[in-house]
Amino acid sequence: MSKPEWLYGIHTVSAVLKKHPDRVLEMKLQEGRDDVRLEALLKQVQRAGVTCQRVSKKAMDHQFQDANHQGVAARCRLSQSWDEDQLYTYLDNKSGPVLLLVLDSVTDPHNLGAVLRSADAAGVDAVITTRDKSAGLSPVVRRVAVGAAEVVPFVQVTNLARLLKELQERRIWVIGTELDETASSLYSVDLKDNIALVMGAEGSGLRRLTRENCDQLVFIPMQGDVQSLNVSVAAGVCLFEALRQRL
Ligand SMILES: C[S@@+](CC[C@H](N)C(=O)[O-])C[C@H]1O[C@@H](n2cnc3c(N)ncnc32)[C@H](O)[C@@H]1O
Repeated sequence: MSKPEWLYGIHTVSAVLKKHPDRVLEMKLQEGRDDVRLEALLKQVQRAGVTCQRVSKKAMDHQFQDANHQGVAARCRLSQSWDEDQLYTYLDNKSGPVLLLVLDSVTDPHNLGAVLRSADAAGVDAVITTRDKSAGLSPVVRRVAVGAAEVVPFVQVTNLARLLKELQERRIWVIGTELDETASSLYSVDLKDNIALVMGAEGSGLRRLTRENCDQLVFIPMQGDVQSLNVSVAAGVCLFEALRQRL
């Protein structure tokens, strides 16, 4: 666990309280705010037994300058990324179909934050990326992810090709996403069983070795003139198609 830091905003604080109340050390709630979401949060705080201080708007604004704190802040031990072994332990103990999202060298923190947010919403088991030449869990990523970075397991691996092989040995079907002639339409593929969806980098897409280690390639049918979707948008489309099939 890292040094505790203040997180703020209703969704962010609520997500941590719900999934990891043990990580929340103390809270601040703005007094006099008539907001049903804050009342619901207060109940969560009380259930979790976390010390909560009521403070003025002025004090909140002073402490969390320039931040849209929405009247709530929590001092938390932040999540840390997992290594390969932690992922394999998780997978070996997981019952039910696995849904993994693999990012092949996605570097933009806004994209990673948006991907984590969608991944949480779609019930992804873990988001996996490369340790080098990829965005990690920075303050920008945590802010854009509005709490999802604290609750979705984030795995950093040294060798993505080896990771994909390990997933295949665990009977996880590895699906690369790419606009390629050999790819199948996303909407014609069965996404209900154990799968890992692999997304490429913003500029260059999937690396050759990553592509070669995929069991299958899929594309998202598009109309119009642009060549491709933003990677976080493409990840959202693929994840929610998987979720649709699983519901
Ligand atoms: C901005 S795109 C990369 C474009 C890059 N020029 C290429 O050749 O792939 C980033 C990633 O989003 C995903 N993506 C974007 N549009 C897609 C589509 N229509 N079908 C499948 N994947 C797509 C792919 O994983 C791609 O690698």
